[in-house]
Amino acid sequence: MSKPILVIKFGSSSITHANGEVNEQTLEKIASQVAQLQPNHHIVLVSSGAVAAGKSVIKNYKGSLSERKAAAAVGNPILIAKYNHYFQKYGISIAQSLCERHHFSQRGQFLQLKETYQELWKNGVIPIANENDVVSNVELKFSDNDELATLIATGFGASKLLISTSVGGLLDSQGAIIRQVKEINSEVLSVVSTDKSSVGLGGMISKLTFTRMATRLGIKVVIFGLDQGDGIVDALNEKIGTVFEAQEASLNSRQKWLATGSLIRGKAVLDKGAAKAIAQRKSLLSVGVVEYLGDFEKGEVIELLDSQKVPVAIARARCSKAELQSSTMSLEVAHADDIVLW
Ligand SMILES: Nc1ncnc2c1ncn2[C@@H]1O[C@H](COP(=O)(O)OP(=O)(O)O)[C@@H](O)[C@H]1O
Ligand SMILES: N[C@@H](CCC(=O)OP(=O)(O)O)C(=O)O
Repeated sequence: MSKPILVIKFGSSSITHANGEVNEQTLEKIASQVAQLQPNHHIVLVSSGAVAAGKSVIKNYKGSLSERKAAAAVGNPILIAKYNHYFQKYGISIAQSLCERHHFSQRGQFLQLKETYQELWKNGVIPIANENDVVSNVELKFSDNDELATLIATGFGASKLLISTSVGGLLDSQGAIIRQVKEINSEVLSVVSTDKSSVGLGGMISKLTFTRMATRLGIKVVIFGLDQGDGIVDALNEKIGTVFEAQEASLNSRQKWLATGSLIRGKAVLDKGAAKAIAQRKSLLSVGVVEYLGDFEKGEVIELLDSQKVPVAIARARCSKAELQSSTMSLEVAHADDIVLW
């Protein structure tokens, strides 16, 4: 039987010091714990930290997009060399995998990535993924590596996604770690503020956004602190951090790809009747659309918003925005099979 797939994400604030230097003690800990888990798992590490590791070389660094891209180009080899150093101690080779959005939005490209990882695992090598910041512009960027880790975990059908945080887990209003979350609802979201660490991009809001996506697609997620107990090993055994239970997912792999890997081009705001219809698994007709936002062509992926502009689904458009707006008849905006509800 093939081994379960485990995706583990490390944020910048978890693996670098405040001045951006890589925290070598943490990397040593990661290598020793991952080495314990490797015999029984196919592991993918998703590591941030390239920008933090390279920014001291960029003069008067202020964090603009071009400075971040340059810092990442400098920091990537520094970071990966450190990982290599610590994993070599355990006789494990690591590989670098720099990802861009189209590697996920184009299914053919994703299948290439999958084949490469499978070859690496066959050879006992652990892939370390990061966003390819060097060429990522604003439109194409992942929102952060929490998203990249989620796309990898769902695309590979991981048994668990572990996300490290500098604060040990999801904290309640008293600052205590919430040990278990059955469903990420508004009550859970209400304990999260927009605070984030000085080097991280996403903070806890982003972690919860993508944790919600992963759990809805059937993957259990643990948000944990590397400095607690045996960090990764304890998180896998659900002894530390916050455990987010997986929901029952009945999506096929194409629908999962629609829900996660696609590049959203435009949006459609629905009236109440249309929102109800798609909730009952019916196709979406243009008569129920109040407004289109952004531009999209036939076959592209759009987000469906309810009348309060809250995202309720993702869908593949049957017609372009231009066709939909110019037609005097009600057209099918998206077929029921191409709509994935949130
Ligand atoms: N309820 C909450 N529980 C935990 N962290 C929270 C909460 N609300 C806001 N935060 C903030 O989210 C951040 C956690 O993300 P962190 O691990 O630092 O980021 P990254 O992985 O992006 O480097 C912290 O700065 C923390 O203060
Ligand atoms: N790709 C960037 C990090 C982006 C990011 O998601 O950061 P974080 O919020 O710390 O996980 C880097 O390597 O610096």
